[in-house]
Amino acid sequence: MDQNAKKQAVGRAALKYVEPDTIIGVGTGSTVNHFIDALADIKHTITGAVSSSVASTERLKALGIEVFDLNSVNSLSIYVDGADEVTEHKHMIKGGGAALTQEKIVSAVAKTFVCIVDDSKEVGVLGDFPLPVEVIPMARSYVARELVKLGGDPVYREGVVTDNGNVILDVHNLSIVNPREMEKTINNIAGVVTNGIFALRGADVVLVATNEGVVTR
Ligand SMILES: O=C[C@H](O)[C@H](O)[C@H](O)COP(=O)(O)O
Repeated sequence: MDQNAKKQAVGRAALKYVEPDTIIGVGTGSTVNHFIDALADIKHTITGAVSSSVASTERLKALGIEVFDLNSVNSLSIYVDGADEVTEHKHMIKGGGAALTQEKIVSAVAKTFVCIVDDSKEVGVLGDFPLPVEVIPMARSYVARELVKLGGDPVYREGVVTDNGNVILDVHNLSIVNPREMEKTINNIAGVVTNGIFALRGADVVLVATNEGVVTR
């Protein structure tokens, strides 16, 4: 099975976590796009969605799914999103598509985080995928110097402006042996909006598409 077919399979598999008459949180990326497309089949059973990006909002609306402002919603039953890396502890690196901050906010509101990936995303230790860090533009050089002190090699993602008007530094060669501590340490640097480690609030369920079908971790 090729990677796109795996993404499609795992996107559809997440439908079983969607409860009727609820508002669901929706992430961003190529895997979630398959979930959104599958969601269209059951759109009349849900109240609507809260989205984590302009791109996902547009896709949801195009399929006739109502998109709510997070400030008008008290709780979300589930949040469904992909990841760039995920461990057996359900810790993740996210933000390859620059949507990490809104993803972290929307997922924080949800009772259950359902992570959907193909098996290429499973890793023993986080960090082979360069860690995305969203930064206030004026702080870019300062934050980069601080990230070097942590042992990383930050690279400015040229030409990318996030949905929040900020920039992204992708941190290579970072040894993330303790994801929860690293998540806190990087978030404490002045000028960092958030970083792409999702460990303080990891996933609750990880669905992985393999050649043998979708398995639940
Ligand atoms: O900012 C983007 C998100 O964190 C995505 O969920 C992540 O990059 C995975 O995307 P994809 O499903 O396209 O591999």
